[in-house]
Amino acid sequence: MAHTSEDVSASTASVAHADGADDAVVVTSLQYAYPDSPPLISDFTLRLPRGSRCLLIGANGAGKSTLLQILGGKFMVGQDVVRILGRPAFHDLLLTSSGDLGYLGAQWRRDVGSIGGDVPMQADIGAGDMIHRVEGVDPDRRQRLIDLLDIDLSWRLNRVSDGQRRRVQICMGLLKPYKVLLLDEITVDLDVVGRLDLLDFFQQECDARGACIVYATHIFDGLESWITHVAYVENGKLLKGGPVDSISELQSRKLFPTVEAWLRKEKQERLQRKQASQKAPKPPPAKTSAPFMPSKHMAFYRG
Ligand SMILES: Nc1ncnc2c1ncn2[C@@H]1O[C@H](COP(=O)(O)OP(=O)(O)OP(=O)(O)O)[C@@H](O)[C@H]1O
Repeated sequence: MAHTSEDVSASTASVAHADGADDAVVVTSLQYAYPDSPPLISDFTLRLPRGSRCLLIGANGAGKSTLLQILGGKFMVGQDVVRILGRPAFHDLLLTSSGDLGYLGAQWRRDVGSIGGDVPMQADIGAGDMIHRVEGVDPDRRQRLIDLLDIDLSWRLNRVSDGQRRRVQICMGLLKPYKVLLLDEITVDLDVVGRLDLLDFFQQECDARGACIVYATHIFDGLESWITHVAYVENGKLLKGGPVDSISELQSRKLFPTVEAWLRKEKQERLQRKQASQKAPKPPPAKTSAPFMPSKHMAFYRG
């Protein structure tokens, strides 16, 4: 069973912060459907304190990317439904423009350096030019990221490997210090050392600055001791959620076999449902289809 927001907050003591929000992420009874599509996310409640690192787990199509985009303020939901640092994710434009809320995800991967303006990531431009064009960056932080990601500033972005290009893109996405960071499978192209060093960097950011990270990934290497919270989503529902030490299966078994068991059970049940529905007699075709009615949580996309 999913923890309620009360369960989770009771087990994670938070300290008061200057901006008045004790929690980094609070989602309350979120419902969501894409236009012209059936409901995807239903009754989703989750609370993440400052300093937490939450692994967002789920099978393909479970709704992880959608959730991250909602948390990132890209889809319109009610003002009280998704609060980031105590502010409404979609309605408070300052959250993202100030850099307090960062999102490195699918949209970001396809397009451009998110902070670097309108330069395509495959243009004939130097990595150094790209990274240095971002204004208002602490030079020590910039150098630390360049070293951490092992970036050669003379790389031309149209002549590097996918992993090298991704390093430059990640560097640009992290130049400004965020308070909440949403990561959607951004480390797939990185080699083992690059990925582990980046995880270390994130951990330091959470421990030192109280940053909160929500990370959706199918790659679990190095995550066992990295995560503080888990959110396991099946078909848009939170099946298990909260601090790692509140998830009973994770006390007796390691992360990977636990998640494998969850997903295998889910797949088995999905197959059984499919077989049962194939055997069931088909209902007569409907005479008319219901008109499309937008709900109050329906999507309005901010790219
Ligand atoms: N723009 C869209 N319009 C309608 N349906 C969508 C849209 N984007 C995603 N979906 C549907 O929403 C469901 C959840 O997709 P989502 O990308 O959030 O899943 P995911 O858990 O991130 O999957 P994966 O692990 O494969 O990345 C899928 O069934 C998908 O087809």
